Amino acid sequence: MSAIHHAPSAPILNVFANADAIVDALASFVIKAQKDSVEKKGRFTIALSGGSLPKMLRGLIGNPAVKWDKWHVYYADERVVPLDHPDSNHLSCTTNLFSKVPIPTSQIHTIDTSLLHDLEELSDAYEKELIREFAQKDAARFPVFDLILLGMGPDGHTASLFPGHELLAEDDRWVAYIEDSPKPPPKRVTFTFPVINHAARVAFVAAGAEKQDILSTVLDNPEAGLPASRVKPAFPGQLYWFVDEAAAVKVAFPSTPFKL
Ligand SMILES: O=C1O[C@H](COP(=O)(O)O)[C@@H](O)[C@H](O)[C@H]1O
Repeated sequence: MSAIHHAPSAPILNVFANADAIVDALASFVIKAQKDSVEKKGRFTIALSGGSLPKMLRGLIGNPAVKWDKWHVYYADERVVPLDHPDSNHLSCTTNLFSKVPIPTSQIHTIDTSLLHDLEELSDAYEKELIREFAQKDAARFPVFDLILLGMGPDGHTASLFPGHELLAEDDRWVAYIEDSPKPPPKRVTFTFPVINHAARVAFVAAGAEKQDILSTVLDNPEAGLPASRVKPAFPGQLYWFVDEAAAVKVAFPSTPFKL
C-alpha cells in the first residue's frame, strides 16, 4: 500500500498591535506547547534563536504555568564565540530569560566551547548532543522538536541559514557550520532545514517596521526561495508567525485571529 503524503499546512499568521501584545500571546503559545508535550511525553524539547527573540520571551518569566524542570533547551543557531561573549545567542537567552527563571542549567544544551577552534568538530558535537536527546540518528532520521522559535533577519535569513548560501541545500546533516556568514560574526553553527522542518511546531517572531519589506516577500512571494520561506514543517507540523502591525503593513497573506 503506498504511503499518503500530505503537503505542509499553510502558515498561520497572527498579527498583534505591538511587540508587547506579541510577548503575551507568545508566552501563552509556548506554555500550551509545553503542556501538550509534557502531557504526552513528560518533557518539552524547544530550540531558541538569538537576535531579537530572547527579549520577546519575557512573558514566561514568573509565570507559574511554566514547568521549567521539564524544559530541554537547544539553540537553532549559535555564534562560534565563548558563551560569555556579547555575540553569543546563549548569553542573550541567559541574560533575558534563563537568569530569571528556575530552569536546571543541565537542561540547557550549549555548544562545546572547547571545540571553538574546529567548526567541523564543534558542529558534529552539537549534532551528537541532539542525537542523545532524540535517539539514534538511524532510528530517527531527523529529530522532532516540540517547538522551534525562529527570528528572521532583514535579508530573509533564519537561524544561520542565509540567502544564496550552499547550506540551504543541506539535506543530511542535523547541524552544520558556516564560516562566511554575511552578518557578523562570520563563524556559526546552525540547525539545517530538515531539522527545522521536522519540528511539531515552528514559530517565527518578527516585529518592527524594518521587517515589513522582507515579511511581505517571504509570505507573499515564497517562490523567491528566501531562507525564511523555506521553513515548511512537514505534516503534521505547523508553522506560525507572530508579528506586529508595523511588520505586517505590506503583507497580503491572510492573517488569523490568535487562538490557542
Ligand atoms: O544572526 C541572527 O539573526 C537572526 C535574526 O535576528 P533578528 O535580530 O533580526 O531577530 C536570529 O534569529 C539568529 O538566531 C541570529 O543568530
